[in-house]
Amino acid sequence: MVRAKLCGLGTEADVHAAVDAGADAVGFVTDVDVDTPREVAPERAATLADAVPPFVTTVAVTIPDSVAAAVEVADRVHPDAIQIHGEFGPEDVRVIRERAGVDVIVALGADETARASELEGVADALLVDSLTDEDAGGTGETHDWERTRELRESLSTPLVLAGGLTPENVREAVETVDPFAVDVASGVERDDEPGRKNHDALAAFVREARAAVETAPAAEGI
Ligand SMILES: O=C(O)c1ccccc1NCC(=O)[C@H](O)[C@H](O)COP(=O)(O)O
Repeated sequence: MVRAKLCGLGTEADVHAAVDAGADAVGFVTDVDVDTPREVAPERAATLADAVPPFVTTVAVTIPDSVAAAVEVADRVHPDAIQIHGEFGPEDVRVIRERAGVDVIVALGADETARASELEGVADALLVDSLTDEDAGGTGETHDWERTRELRESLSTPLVLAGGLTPENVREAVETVDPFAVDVASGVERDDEPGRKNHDALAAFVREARAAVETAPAAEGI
């Protein structure tokens, strides 16, 4: 069953709606040096994350300018996992994971297949996204899902598919890529208030993702 991360939450109401929609993970964008309607201060992210019930993974999403900055975000937000954007290598990820004591998800551009291989077995998950030149997400742009499926087939590290997903296209995306999880931010937002989530769209996204016909054979023996 594909998992769903609902990202860029900024209010208690949106957090509750994401949990009610069945999110497996919720993301809080914080300490990013780009213009986005989804950013919240680390302390706000910590308050929102603290409101999330058990069995829903909290993710601090950030563009740190150093390993130390990544660890600091984790120390301030207290998430279950941190999602880092930027040019971090395997040793950086190891150090962040050890010092922060949280899972580390590395965001990669859809064309960064070499980096994916380097991070194989080091990152806890690889989030393959349509990123900007500043390594930012939230673009609302899709990428070549066939290529990402090929990447997923080459990896044992869980692959999270992101970039331009919506309730309307997520089923096709899951059936094409067969990712460990899908992730969405702008594709489930209100038209009249960027950054605020459309609660019906949150529920539809999770429902459509889970309705996808799974292509991978069920794990044997468990
Ligand atoms: O969402 C943002 O505005 C953002 C800004 C800077 C760094 C990361 C950001 N989002 C990261 C995410 O995990 C998004 O959910 C992902 O990029 C997908 O976004 P979208 O294409 O809008 O669904």
